[in-house]
Order: sequence, then C-alpha cells, then structure tokens
Amino acid sequence: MPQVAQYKVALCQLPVSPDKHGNIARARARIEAAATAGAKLVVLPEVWSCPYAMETMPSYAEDIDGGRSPSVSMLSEVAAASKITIVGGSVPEVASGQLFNTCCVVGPDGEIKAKHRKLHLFGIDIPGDINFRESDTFTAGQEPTVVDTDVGRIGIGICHDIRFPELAMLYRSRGAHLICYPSAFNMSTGQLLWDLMQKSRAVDNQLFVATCSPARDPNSQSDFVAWGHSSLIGPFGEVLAAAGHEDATVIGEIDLSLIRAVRENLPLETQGRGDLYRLIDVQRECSS
Ligand SMILES: NC(=O)CC(=O)C(=O)O
Repeated sequence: MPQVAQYKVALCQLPVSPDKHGNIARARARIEAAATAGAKLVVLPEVWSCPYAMETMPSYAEDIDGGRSPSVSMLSEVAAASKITIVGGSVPEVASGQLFNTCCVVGPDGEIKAKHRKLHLFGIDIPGDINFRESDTFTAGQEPTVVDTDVGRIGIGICHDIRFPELAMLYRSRGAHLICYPSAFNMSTGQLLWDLMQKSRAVDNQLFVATCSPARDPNSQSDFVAWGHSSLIGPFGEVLAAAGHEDATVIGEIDLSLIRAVRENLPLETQGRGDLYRLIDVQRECSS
C-alpha cells in the first residue's frame, strides 16, 4: 500500500537543447523547485537530456547499469535530497552494444526502483508530412514495468507505448493506480490524438494517467518537433493539470480514493464479459 493516498505530482515540460550538461542542470533545478512546491512525484519528458533526433542519439547514450549515466546520477541525487519519487523521463541507454529508450524510476532513497525500456518503437510514415523510425536506432524493450513506490503502484510506458491499450489494461490488472508516459509526441497527430489517448487509457482502466513532454521548440532545426501538452488525467477522464506547448511545470493532485469511488460508481470490472473476450498477461501465464 502507498504511504500517501493524496499527493501532488509535477510534470516538468522542459526545453531541450544539444547541451547535455545544461539540460541536466535545468532538470535538476526544476525538480528541486517542484519538490519545494510540495510535489511528492515528479515526471520528466521522454529524452530530456539530449535532442529527440535519431542521428545524434548514439553520441548521447549513457551506460546506466555500468553507473556511467550523468542523467540518472542527477536523478538519484535530487530524489534523495528532496525525498521524492521521480519518473525520470527517458534517456538513450547503451547496454550490450544496443541502444534503448529507457525510463528509470528513482525512489526517495535515491535508488533506481525500476527501469523501463520502451516496448513499442515509434514508426510513422505520412508522405509529405512526417517519416520517423525509432527502430533504425533503438532496440525495443521486453518487459512491461509496474513498480511499487511511496506514492502507489505505477505502470510505465514511453510515448508510443500509450497507443497500445492492452499494455494499459495489463497494468491495471497488475494493480497500477497511475500510468506515467514520459513522451515526445509529434505535431502531425498531436492535435487529433494526444488528449484522446490519454483520456482513453485513464477512462478504460479507471486510473490516473500522467504524461510529460518536452516543451515545443518552434525554431527547432530537427525533423521532430514536440507537441507538448503534458497532462494529468483522473479516472473519470477529468483533466487535473495540463500544460500548453511552452516551457512549464504543472502540478496536479492525485487522490487515490477516487479510483475506488469511480470503480464503485461504475463497476466496469464486474460488468465485463470475460466469457466473450479476455486480456492475456503473457508473462504471468508463462511463469505460472
Ligand atoms: N516519441 C514517440 O513515441 C512519438 C509518438 O508516439 C508519436 O505519436 O508522436
């Protein structure tokens, strides 16, 4: 059970530049400010310590397991000093000669509690608009991630992972209260799909969803410009906090008792037709 049932969560929608040390220093300052403002959980964007550009990604990669990750070291230091939990966005991780898009969850003792490697690599080709393939650079992760923290049980996905409802259903079936999706959502589908998908994952599973994007850089020279609009959504689809597209930290309140209330008011779990359709948790099935 979480130690706190009601708490503030901060979404740090950070600007990102090619200067890794500058990005890390900025993120540290913003996490400290969020903790001072009362946040017990801080969420960072997907790929916040370097540009989200596949061609330069390898040069920014960090060896997390080998203890050579300035980004994750900073997260550990600041989590321990501020006594908070951090869902540390993602950083390009190098391991066994492969590159992963990896999110570390760090606890108030500064320890890494979970490491999620992006499961669904983003690939899109809309002729004349956007063509992007993460799989040219990254290797996909193999493990869904649910982690028990001081602020409840959290499922982790990274951006494109949000498009796959089965993953969110699996997290709900494993008891998650909140799903955090560090993201860098694109401009081409942001307007139509971003809000919709966050609310869908929250409402279908009657839990909280938090997303965190980099701030949009309208002058970016890169092929990829982030949509922004980091948000915290409640289990009835209510918007509890939302950023625009600019540099901002937004803080929202999570009240875990809302989950029970919504599930009692609208008991989807007992109304489902398990005789007609069913979610299969492949890992659990294979290990039982
Ligand atoms: N970063 C991503 O995975 C991008 C994505 O999913 C998108 O639709 O944009």
